[in-house]
Amino acid sequence: MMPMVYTVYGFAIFFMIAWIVLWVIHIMALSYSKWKLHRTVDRSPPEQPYPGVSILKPLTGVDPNLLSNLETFFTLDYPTYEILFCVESEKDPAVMLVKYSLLPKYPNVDARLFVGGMRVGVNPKINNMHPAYLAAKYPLILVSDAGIRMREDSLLDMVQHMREDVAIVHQMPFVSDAEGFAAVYEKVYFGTAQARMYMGADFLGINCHVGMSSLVRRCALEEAGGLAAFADYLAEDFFMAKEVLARGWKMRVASLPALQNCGSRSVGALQARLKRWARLRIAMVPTTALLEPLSECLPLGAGAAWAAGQLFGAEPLPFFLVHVLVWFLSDWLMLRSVQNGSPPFTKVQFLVGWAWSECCAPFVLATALLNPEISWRTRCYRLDWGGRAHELKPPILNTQKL
Ligand SMILES: CCCCCCCC/C=C\CCCCCCCC(=O)N[C@@H](CO[C@@H]1OC[C@@H](O)[C@H](O)[C@H]1O)[C@H](O)/C=C/CCCCCCCCCCCCC
Ligand SMILES: O=c1ccn([C@@H]2O[C@H](COP(=O)(O)OP(=O)(O)O)[C@@H](O)[C@H]2O)c(=O)[nH]1
Repeated sequence: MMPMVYTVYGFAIFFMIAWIVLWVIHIMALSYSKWKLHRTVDRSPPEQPYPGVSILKPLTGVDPNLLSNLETFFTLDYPTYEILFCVESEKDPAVMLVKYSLLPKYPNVDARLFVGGMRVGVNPKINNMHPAYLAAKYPLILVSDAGIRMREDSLLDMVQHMREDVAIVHQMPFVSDAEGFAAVYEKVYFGTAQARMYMGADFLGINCHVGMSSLVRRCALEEAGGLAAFADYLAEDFFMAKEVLARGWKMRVASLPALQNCGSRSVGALQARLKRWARLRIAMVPTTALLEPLSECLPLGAGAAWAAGQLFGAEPLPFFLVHVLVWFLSDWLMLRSVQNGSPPFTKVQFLVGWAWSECCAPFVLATALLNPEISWRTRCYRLDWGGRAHELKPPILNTQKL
């Protein structure tokens, strides 16, 4: 009987500790985001001229927002930069868009197109960017995914965080304003659950480098083996930061969050993306499979409510409901901080988006755990523990009758 009692108390204490830790993370992440994000960018002339930046833009296909997103790179308020567009296939419609719409429209901006990529490993984004990386002429490299939109001062903000001892400045993933439920879900997810863990991790010095908009010091990347050294991982961002930090460099989060603005938003596409990312995180750092459910409102609340009943004789249901209510209010404050004001939807829409996001989160994680394969754009992969990826060949259709 005694071992049973100890086991129950052991679990209850575990949930209570996780619950307290999460509330500390809430407070820490909220305070840190208020201090860190949306600072005014210093536009006074610098003592030393700003270094040149080579912007790598890996493109795959065209969506309705691509042209206007890419145009924001031509109007950056930054003295010296080049834009290197990368497209893997010459049949990709992005080639036409860059060649015939963008380059002729901005003849005074230093921009080039690289078609064909270079196979240096499994990661298709690295393969796509590699020729441009080799041709880049400036000491700072900005890797910027296709769906990213820039404010005029975004690059200046990032460069201002690149102090002498810093090798990576990354933008926290967030999204631009858009219409529809998928956009609300996206904004709520990136502005609450992900922002909390991202800000918390950065505050604690945990590697949380997300490579969708990341400025890298080229010499530090070269020290770590160059871009090609990370081509066997799909989460090249995480491993790049790990190697660069291991060499004594520092990493900083920029003050302006990354504005993802993909033109084909849908609930299914966001969930597929979150599943893919969760699989990557689980393969890279397997403890996340245990820690992440504990960082979510509903599973943690259920565990903590049960634990409070066991340890203190509290009523589990009221405990759970108060937990959810306070978490919801704290998430509203977090979203306002990341958005730098009110989000572009009503509080009722926030409630619906938040409830949907929190209810789906455990299922997204569970399906990521149960399905070992990853599909990314046109290809499928399997991951080893540790994060190395293998591409799965598309099934060969057997037309021969047996
Ligand atoms: C008691 C409870 C504790 C809870 C602990 C939770 C653990 C999570 C801690 C930090 C995580 C923050 C990370 C947020 C980013 C998530 C997004 C993501 O997964 N992105 C991956 C994929 O990105 C794309 O990949 C393809 C690339 O080409 C694109 O450009 C990318 O955008 C990305 O690879 C992930 C990077 C960071 C992963 C961090 C994992 C750290 C886990 C540490 C766990 C330690 C727990 C410490 C507890 C405080
Ligand atoms: O086969 C691929 C898949 C992706 N990408 C590029 O990698 C970046 C990130 O892709 P995606 O948005 O699909 O990744 P996510 O942010 O969802 O992880 C984008 O610029 C894509 O154009 C690429 O060049 N080739």
